[in-house]
Amino acid sequence: MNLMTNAAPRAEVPTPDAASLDGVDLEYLASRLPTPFHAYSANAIRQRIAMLQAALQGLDAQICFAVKANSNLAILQLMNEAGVGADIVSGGELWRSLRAGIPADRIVFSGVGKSGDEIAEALAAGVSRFNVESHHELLMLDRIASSQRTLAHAAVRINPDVEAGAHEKISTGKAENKFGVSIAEARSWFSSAAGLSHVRLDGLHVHIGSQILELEPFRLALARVAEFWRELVRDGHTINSIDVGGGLGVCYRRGHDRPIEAGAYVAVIREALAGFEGRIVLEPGRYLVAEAGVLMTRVIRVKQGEQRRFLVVDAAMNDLLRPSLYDAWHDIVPVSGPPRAAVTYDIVGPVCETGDTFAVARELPACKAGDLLLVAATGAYGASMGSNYNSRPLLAEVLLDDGRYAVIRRRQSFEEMIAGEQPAGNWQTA
Ligand SMILES: Cc1ncc(COP(=O)(O)O)c(C=O)c1O
Ligand SMILES: N[C@@H](CCCC[NH3+])C(=O)O
Repeated sequence: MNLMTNAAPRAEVPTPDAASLDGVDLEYLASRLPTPFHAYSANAIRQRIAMLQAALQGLDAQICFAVKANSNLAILQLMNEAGVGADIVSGGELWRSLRAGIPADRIVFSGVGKSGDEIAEALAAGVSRFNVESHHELLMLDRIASSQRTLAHAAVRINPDVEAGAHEKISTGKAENKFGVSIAEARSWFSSAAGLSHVRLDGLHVHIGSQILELEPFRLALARVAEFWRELVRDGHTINSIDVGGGLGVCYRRGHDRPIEAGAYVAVIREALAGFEGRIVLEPGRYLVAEAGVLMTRVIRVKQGEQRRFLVVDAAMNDLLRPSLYDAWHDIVPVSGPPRAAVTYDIVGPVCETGDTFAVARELPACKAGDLLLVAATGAYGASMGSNYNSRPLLAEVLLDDGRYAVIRRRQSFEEMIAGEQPAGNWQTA
């Protein structure tokens, strides 16, 4: 079974069947590591990077991986080896990116809620650019840069009021969203930019949402940004960078989702930004890693309810939140076993929430306790959104590469899970 492609196969990703990934037999892997665990194909990630880099040839472009999609150090190292930088949204992501060896001049800092401490740390580390989302933040950046006697490079994040993304919770470019500022407000920042002593406001940024499967929203948003860039240049401003954000969607449901090809996406960027001679920054997250990852889980038991038949598996919403949070679809397949009749199941985890459901009324070959299942396309926003809910330890993560595997995060122990907690013995008078 082909897990990485849509009905029309796409050349850029490997086409493993459900029995193996990146040359590693998944039954064997699950005999070595207790389920559930996350596994990623290094080659699938490298190929995605290469596809995007090839499409960008001839442009002065820097890919900055959105670290939130998968923040494992080994994945960030892999990005760095391929020349990919980082798009970060917190001090923790800054720390991880630097720890993975990503040079600060390939790091951009996004996010509506950067704290003073985070800005100070990023400036001190030499982060190349701040994607600024409010006037308060701009003034804070100027103040902190001044106190460090350094110059910060800033881009204003435009909210282009464009509808995009697979779910309202992952749409970011509508006027009603918390992200970015209107073009009218951005215009006033540039008019008063001379008042900034330690910030060079010389960039534009836009990010309209995630899991976008159509070109039109990108085209619309970039047209608005490009029009603004031309206006600014006419008014005598210098724009050195345009950050087009992330958002490229992937295939979560074979035969249903039809992702945009990297070439077609970059053609839209080329067209919109024709004549722009500065640096173009891209912040893909999901596109680079989602389809390279799988969540391996075993059936604990089959439970016949009053009205529905449940497949209770050992992974849960704390290991992969997307289905519970966004009603997101992930293909789920048994890894092996003889052909057998299909049965309709609700696939649920052990967490004490009705929402701990991976799939409703899903047809699967009849399963029994102990069967190994694969949840596809979990490389993005899987482990990185993991939690300890129900006191379930964070999962192991494994990197697969040409028939080899390496544990890149071991499963959290119970001791590690409670690290930092202590009995309330040391009361302070307040
Ligand atoms: C500012 C910014 N850049 C990049 C991304 C990455 O998005 P995606 O994983 O959809 O490419 C996000 C998340 O939506 C984001 O908020
Ligand atoms: N976490 C989301 C996407 C949010 C992207 C970050 N702004 C998902 O799993 O689809």
